[in-house]
Amino acid sequence: MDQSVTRMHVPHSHVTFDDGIVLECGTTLQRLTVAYRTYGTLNADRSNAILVCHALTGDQYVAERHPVTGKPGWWEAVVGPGRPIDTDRFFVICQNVLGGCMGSTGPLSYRENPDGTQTDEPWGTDFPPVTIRDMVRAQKRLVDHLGIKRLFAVLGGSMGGMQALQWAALYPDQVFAALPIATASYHSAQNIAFHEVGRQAIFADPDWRNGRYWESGLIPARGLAVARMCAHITYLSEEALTRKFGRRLQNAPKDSTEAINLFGDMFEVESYLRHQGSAFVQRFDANSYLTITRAMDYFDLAADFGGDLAMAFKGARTRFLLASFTSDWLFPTSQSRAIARALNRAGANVSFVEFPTDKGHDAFLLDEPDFHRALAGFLRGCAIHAGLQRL
Ligand SMILES: CC(=O)SCCNC(=O)CCNC(=O)[C@H](O)C(C)(C)COP(=O)(O)OP(=O)(O)OC[C@H]1O[C@@H](n2cnc3c(N)ncnc32)[C@H](O)[C@@H]1OP(=O)(O)O
Ligand SMILES: N[C@@H](CCO)C(=O)O
Repeated sequence: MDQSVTRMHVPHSHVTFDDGIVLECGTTLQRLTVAYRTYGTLNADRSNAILVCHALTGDQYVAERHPVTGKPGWWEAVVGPGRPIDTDRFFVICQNVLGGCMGSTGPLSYRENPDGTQTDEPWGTDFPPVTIRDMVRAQKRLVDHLGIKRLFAVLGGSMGGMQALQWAALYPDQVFAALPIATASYHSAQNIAFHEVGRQAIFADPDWRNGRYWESGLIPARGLAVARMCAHITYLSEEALTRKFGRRLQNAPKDSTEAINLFGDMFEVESYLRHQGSAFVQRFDANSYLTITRAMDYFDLAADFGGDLAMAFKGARTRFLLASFTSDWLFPTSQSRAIARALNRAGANVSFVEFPTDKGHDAFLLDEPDFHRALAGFLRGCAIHAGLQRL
């Protein structure tokens, strides 16, 4: 497993705000860099913009080859010409979240001195804690910078859905439609627990070095890979794992350099998880993983409204489509149903759909034709209601 230090990705497109951002924790980042990608064309009145918010380990490369892995964009089936999010019609923006490791300000960025001058050392674990609301406020800086007064839609899956909900609560007049997908209005105790196991795996790695692993030139790849292996199980389902792997043993190639399983032959599912772990560490940074999992853990939208989620959306004019998947045990459909009830109580226009599938939480990333059709149909309907100007 390649343990060379994760270097800050030099993003294709980014903008730096020299007036920085004041975070919810009270810390001011003197400089804020947001890395982003866009797809499609902004219409004359800048009314056709859709902000796609990525999930925990996603990034801005939605619909193009990933510059580090060379793999297809994580939502190439959904975003593109003639796709459910049709870039012949809409202008799609995706930003690497604040705290991320693909070019936006985060733990890999060079830390600042109190006077704002930059050092030549990464923030590492000294990077201040960020929240989902901080991520959304950083996205708002980009949307304003692009001259967009109101987003036609904001959407995302999982942590991306948390951002979509936060957008609708924070900027209700700047969001015509919001599509929270496979998400929740707070991170559950079980989900926090799974994240904690992942964080502890990173801390237990001998190359962790209190997060200053750049000094040794080796990242805590084994710990980060185990964190990913654990998390990845939660993105799937028992049915999918049984269908894909069952109890089959892996015919490990004779020249396999992979540490042979000490307990005899390896199961295919073991080999698959090891692959997901080793592939992950090639494109993600351990300190970013700590920062972003923490942001998800702290997310509880109703907390600022005395626990009444409806109050977060009181008088909202945004149109909502809540989508969830029946086999998602990480963000169960009951969580989306609870959001729909709260939105109803707030008087919002809300549609709620749960899609039958055995693929688990990552279904929103996979080939789900009914979900894709619902997405396309909802956006077309909203375009009519919004009187969206044709390109
Ligand atoms: C939404 C966001 O913002 S985040 C999404 C960010 N992107 C990612 O997470 C990419 C990594 N994630 C994944 O691959 C996720 O599982 C998905 C949902 C994106 C893709 O799922 P699927 O298409 O079903 O692929 P699957 O999970 O089966 O993994 C296939 C990979 O496992 C490998 N594999 C399958 N079986 C085995 C095995 N027994 N041993 C080793 N490797 C195996 C395949 O060779 C393939 O490798 P590749 O990814 O290098 O091409
Ligand atoms: N598998 C996706 C979704 C997790 O919520 C990711 O890694 O971000």
